[in-house]
Amino acid sequence: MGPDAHWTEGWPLNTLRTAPWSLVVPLKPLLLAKSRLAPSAGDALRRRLALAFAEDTVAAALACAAVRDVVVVTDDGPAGAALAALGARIASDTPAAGLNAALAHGARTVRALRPGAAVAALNADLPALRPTELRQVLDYAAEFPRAFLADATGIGTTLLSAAPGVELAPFFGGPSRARHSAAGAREIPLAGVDSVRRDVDTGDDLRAALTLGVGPRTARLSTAVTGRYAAVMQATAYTYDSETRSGSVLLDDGTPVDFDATAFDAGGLRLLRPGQRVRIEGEGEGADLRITLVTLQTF
Ligand SMILES: Nc1nc2c(ncn2[C@@H]2O[C@H](COP(=O)(O)OP(=O)(O)OP(=O)(O)O)[C@@H](O)[C@H]2O)c(=O)[nH]1
Ligand SMILES: C=C(OP(=O)(O)O)C(=O)O
Repeated sequence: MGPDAHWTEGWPLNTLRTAPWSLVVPLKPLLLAKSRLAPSAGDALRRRLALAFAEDTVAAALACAAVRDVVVVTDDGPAGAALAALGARIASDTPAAGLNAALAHGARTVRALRPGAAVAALNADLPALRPTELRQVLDYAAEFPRAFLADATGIGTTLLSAAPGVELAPFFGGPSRARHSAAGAREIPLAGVDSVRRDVDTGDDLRAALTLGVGPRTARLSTAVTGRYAAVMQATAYTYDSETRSGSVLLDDGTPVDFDATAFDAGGLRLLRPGQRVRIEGEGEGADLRITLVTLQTF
């Protein structure tokens, strides 16, 4: 049993009130959150996943020995209540001016109570977050006035820190790794902190997070998710009508299955030629299989 032994039951709360870091976690209203997950998860599951990610992120953060408290900046009432129940403080998104304004407001909220706090912004979409890896990142960050950790794609940022007395000055959104670097924050070069880098925006990101191992709330929902993904399979394009953007594929057992324009558009292709190998995603099994996505098979 290692330090992460409580994985499946949920993390034990860190009760060390002398820990140095206060974290600020921003969360959009669930109605809007994680929009890039909608094509692969569907709308209802997308919202539940957005909350589960935030809960697993906040629970892991609160279990980290370097973290004293977590402030979640959100205007979502039910999400705020669920995260408060885990031990987070909730601040409303009073600036209502986007992610960076929300983070700056969260940092001010922390320092209104504890002026000498070291503050770090942490995305709410890190369902694989492990307290021990977060601690490594924060310990490294503690050596610099401002520091940041690039996300798994190397384009964005999952954590930005500011030492006591230093403004957070967040530039999240899009290519924020380059922006944080240009703004003078020190990039944290640590290897072995994949769980802190693994933000989940798309279905592929979710699969990558499931491979790392997610927290219990995301894991519970992943039955539904893996149920959806269980129908990921290979097939061969059989017919395609460019007028209607619909057609059919042959499964590898020779069964023909139709797909509609929504499934074709979900795969992002412009054209499909009979005989091409494709990857399909669907719901249901056997005669009930409904294809939700068709794309080219790439290895
Ligand atoms: N409080 C607050 N949080 C925000 C706001 N915009 C984004 N966030 C949060 O900031 C983090 C990164 O946000 P985005 O990648 O822009 O949005 P997302 O909901 O994760 O995903 P998409 O809808 O697919 O862009 C997530 O934790 C969001 O919930 C905002 O205006 N206010
Ligand atoms: C907001 C950011 O994250 P995402 O990849 O979720 O857009 C970011 O990386 O700055």
